[in-house]
Amino acid sequence: MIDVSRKYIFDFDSTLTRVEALDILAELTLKDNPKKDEIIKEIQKMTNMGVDGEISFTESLERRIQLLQAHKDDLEPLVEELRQKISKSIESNREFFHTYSDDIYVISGGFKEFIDPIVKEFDIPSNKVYANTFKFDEDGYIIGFDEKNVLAAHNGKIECLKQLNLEGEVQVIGDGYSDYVMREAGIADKFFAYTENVHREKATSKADHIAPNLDEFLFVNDLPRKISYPKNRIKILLLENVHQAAVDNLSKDGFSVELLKTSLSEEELIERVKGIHVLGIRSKTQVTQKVLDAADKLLVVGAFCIGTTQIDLDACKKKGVVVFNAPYSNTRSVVELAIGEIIMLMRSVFARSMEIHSGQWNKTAAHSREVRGKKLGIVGYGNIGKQLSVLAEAIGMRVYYYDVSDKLAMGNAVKCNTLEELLNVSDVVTLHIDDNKANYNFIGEREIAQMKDGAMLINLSRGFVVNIPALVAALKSGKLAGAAVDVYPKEPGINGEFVTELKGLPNVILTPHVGGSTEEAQRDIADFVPHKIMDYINTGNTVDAVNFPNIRLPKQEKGHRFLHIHRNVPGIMAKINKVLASYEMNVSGQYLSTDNEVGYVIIDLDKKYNKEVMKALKKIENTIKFRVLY
Ligand SMILES: NC(=O)c1ccc[n+]([C@@H]2O[C@H](COP(=O)([O-])OP(=O)(O)OC[C@H]3O[C@@H](n4cnc5c(N)ncnc54)[C@H](O)[C@@H]3O)[C@@H](O)[C@H]2O)c1
Ligand SMILES: O=C(O)CC[C@@H](O)C(=O)O
Repeated sequence: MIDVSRKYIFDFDSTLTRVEALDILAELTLKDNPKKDEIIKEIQKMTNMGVDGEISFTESLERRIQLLQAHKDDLEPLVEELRQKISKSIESNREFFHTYSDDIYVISGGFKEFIDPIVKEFDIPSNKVYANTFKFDEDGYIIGFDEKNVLAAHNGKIECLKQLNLEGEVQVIGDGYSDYVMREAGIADKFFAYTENVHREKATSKADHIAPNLDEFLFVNDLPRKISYPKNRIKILLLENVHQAAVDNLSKDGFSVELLKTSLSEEELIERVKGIHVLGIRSKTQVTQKVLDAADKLLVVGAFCIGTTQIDLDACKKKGVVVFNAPYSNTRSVVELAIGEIIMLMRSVFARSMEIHSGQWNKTAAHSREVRGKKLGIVGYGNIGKQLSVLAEAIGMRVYYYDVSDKLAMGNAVKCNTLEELLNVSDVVTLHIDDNKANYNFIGEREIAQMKDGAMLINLSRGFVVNIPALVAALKSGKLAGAAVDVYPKEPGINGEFVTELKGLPNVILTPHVGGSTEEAQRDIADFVPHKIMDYINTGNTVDAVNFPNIRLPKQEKGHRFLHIHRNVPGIMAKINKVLASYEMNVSGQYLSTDNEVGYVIIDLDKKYNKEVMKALKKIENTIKFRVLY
């Protein structure tokens, strides 16, 4: 906590509020004016030029007031609007304003008529608000401002602060160059460029510190705050060109996000993962033990896909790193591709297309069959398998399925008790088993021999599931009449060179692992995974985590939350509770979830706590990670 006497000078427009009040006033007064948009643009231009010091502030004010055509009666609705537009992190840290009200001042080029009623609610009385005042005519129209007020003059904030003659360290928090000038003039000790609502290069380039929100300002000053660690300090690295919406979702919540188009090799990732709190990947990036060893800050890995075998889930768990994926977002996309490929293979469409591309008109019905009435064998009757089953029946196919787990048949699908039974009967076999390593070479020479002569094989699951030389041999010998392959034992990075023995074979459709690559799926994943990540970071919830005990709890509005991840050894909860008791903690809720290896406990407290307790909790033997949320 601070031991120096400090005074905090806040700007109003675009700092305490998300907006410029005069812009909002213009929206109100000009709502029926046909030239409204034009005039508002002009007002905004004047505001920016004044804030950035490109024209004198007095001139900017004069021009805006002329354009506004406002009346006294417009001020009440304006205040009402501004109440709804308090900056997010200012709103959530009201406590700071109440506690430090003696040390807080507002110095603004705006107007007391609308600033006073807003900041009063933050315990800043009118006598601590230094701002301009309007001049009205007899009919109540705003015709100007008090020119004698120092704040109406260019760089008036300097003079205003000088006259205040404050003692102690003076810190200025504002979005504009007109706030910085107090620091430049040497009467403020620090200038925090406040960028929660607007980023002004002229201010940020001069700032002692950039504060993307009030949490950051409070953190840097070690002042009490709503969240213990500002979100802008949480670094997120997204790889493999995940959808831009993921970046937008996470940035909007205040995190610092970087997006790379490609995957990274193990060595590259080891370098880049240092200091990263959240890593987002797709199927290509390998999150290995070595990567995790280098990940000094990692809290979460988000797989922006279904598969998670590219991640060492166990090592993540041991390190207290929670992994989320998107188990359903691309299901439909894979199913639609499978349906398309079944039809294309049965009709030899690719062969006909290749011929005509090379100028050959081969109008033939040979090797071209309808799918209606044909038998489709679905191996792996999970999310994809089941949905495919429904769609395939809808186009008249007879569906057979095989799964290692007992699965309920959809529609009229027929369950096979063995893989062999399914292979024996199917005209088309399509693989949708999961990506566990036990499925390595699941379909090889023996299984292909069990398939009908002239059958087709589709693999949209994982590359290692099919033995490629065996498939190539079967296609060359005519045992199989066609195949569609989307996944390969070894896949290159984006635009990387790729060679496969399947290349050039007739009636073979090859695609570069795009089963789940549709705009719809990627957009959906970009919502699903970030929301899981944000939920974990913001509240501690682990629902749907792939490798972690699940807890779902609502956010506590008043109180504090501790998260403790530990090895699940006997007696550890007793130790945690002993520490809590020894610090006389007021525990309002405690929720524990465990699996064989780790325990995850969320502790809610409804009173202030002694910060020493955090050190004591971290020190408990077998603690993996400890975090305070708020
Ligand atoms: N090509 C792509 O772009 C793409 C897109 C999405 C998913 N996938 C892959 O598709 C596969 C299926 O996805 P899902 O969402 O349906 O998964 P899922 O977990 O819902 O279903 C997989 C099913 O396979 C069964 N299974 C596992 N091993 C088996 C075996 N040896 N024999 C029989 N059944 C077995 C499981 O019991 C489960 O029911 C996964 O491997 C996934 O990675 C690929
Ligand atoms: O889009 C990807 O990178 C992977 C798609 C798919 O294999 C998955 O696991 O969801």
